Amino acid sequence: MILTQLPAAFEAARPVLETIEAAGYEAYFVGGCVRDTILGKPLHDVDIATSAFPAEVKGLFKRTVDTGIEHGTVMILDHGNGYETTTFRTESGYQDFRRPDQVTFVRSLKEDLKRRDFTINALAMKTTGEVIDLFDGLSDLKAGVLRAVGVAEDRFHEDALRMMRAVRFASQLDFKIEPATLQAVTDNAALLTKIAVERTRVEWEKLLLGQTPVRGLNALLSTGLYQYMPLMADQRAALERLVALPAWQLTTVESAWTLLCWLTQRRSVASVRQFLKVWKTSNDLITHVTAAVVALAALQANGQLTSQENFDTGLDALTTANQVATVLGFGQSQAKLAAVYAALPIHDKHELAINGGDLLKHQLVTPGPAMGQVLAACLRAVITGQVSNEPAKLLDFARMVADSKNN
Ligand SMILES: Nc1ccn([C@@H]2O[C@H](COP(=O)(O)OP(=O)(O)OP(=O)(O)O)[C@@H](O)[C@H]2O)c(=O)n1
Ligand SMILES: [Mg+2]
Repeated sequence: MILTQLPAAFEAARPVLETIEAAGYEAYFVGGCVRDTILGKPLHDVDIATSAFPAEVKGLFKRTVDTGIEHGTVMILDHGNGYETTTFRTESGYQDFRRPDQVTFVRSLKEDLKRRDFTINALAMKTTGEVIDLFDGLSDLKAGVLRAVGVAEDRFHEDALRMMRAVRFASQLDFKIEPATLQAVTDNAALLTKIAVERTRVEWEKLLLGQTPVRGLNALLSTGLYQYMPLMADQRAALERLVALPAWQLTTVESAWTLLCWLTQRRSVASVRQFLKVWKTSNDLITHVTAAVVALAALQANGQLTSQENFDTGLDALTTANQVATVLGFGQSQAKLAAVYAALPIHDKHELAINGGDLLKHQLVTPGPAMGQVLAACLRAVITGQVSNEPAKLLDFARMVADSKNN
């Protein structure tokens, strides 16, 4: 197969490969970028593999960065772009089921491709657009099949994360996992516990955001792989509920985690937090998802949020909650929700027309906890429309609250 129309990213990288070739070495585009180009999907990174050893690569270019020199990866900087270039290599001894004990640089493309995970990821392409297909990746790509290169179990022993990659690609590409590869996932599922949570999380998020998540979820269920994902061992029923929902698609990681928390019955701030902490998500994501889950409960119970709930949730988490509510069958018009939110008198507590200093100046409170309580009451009154957000009105209201506290 020769690809005639190459995406811009390849054209930009072409001189880099040509420089390597001109020095007498081989250089190819490899892996996901070749797969995605043939599938007509957008590219996010261009990987290059070469017969040149790292020191040889570095000798050919003015500017390089040793991004992973011990594995043979050098980043070549060219016209404002960076290209990860990895020397053909074989690997041996995978005692920890994560990474090789030893990497050996070789001059043979075939040796390099045969230790890759799936046939569709073991394609290489020359600068001419000619695709090198040594493991029948093209026919699998055409048929929509995920098949391990060689003996599946060996590939999963080299890197157990590849089992998560299998279910992730099934969802992302809408591919079937062929029986021997699926069986090897079943047989080796427990090895997933050797993998860092962060790596598993990335694949899990990609699965949930894929075009046919149900394919990936069904593979997780049928192989039992889900049992070895953090806090998922007892969640078969939740995953089955996800599979049973009418066809759904999510667009953000926040929505994915919100949906997951909801279906695993994690509805309180504490339980959502505990779940996401184990999955090692960022604090920003935890804040977002806890707010979205609370809002989701309000949407389900009342079909709408009170002013106070809208204010507490914020528009981003509200949008997430509504995306998930839509998947669950009780979504609202996003335009209407956004309009109601926009109509709130204020959207941030710093917009309150008075502050603690004003309360002190007018001798309504003395410094201490009372100040915070009076301000909180003012904020609530403004959000719910009880008092308008003007200094004079708020000071009157604050006086009333302070007096009632003193009596
Ligand atoms: N556990 C892994 C990870 C990667 N690879 C190989 O390295 C390539 C690039 O890896 P990566 O960028 O992580 O994955 P992609 O397949 O490119 O997928 P994505 O679209 O997510 O980048 C893969 O295509 C595959 O050939 C592998 O064999 N085993
Ligand atoms: Mg990639």
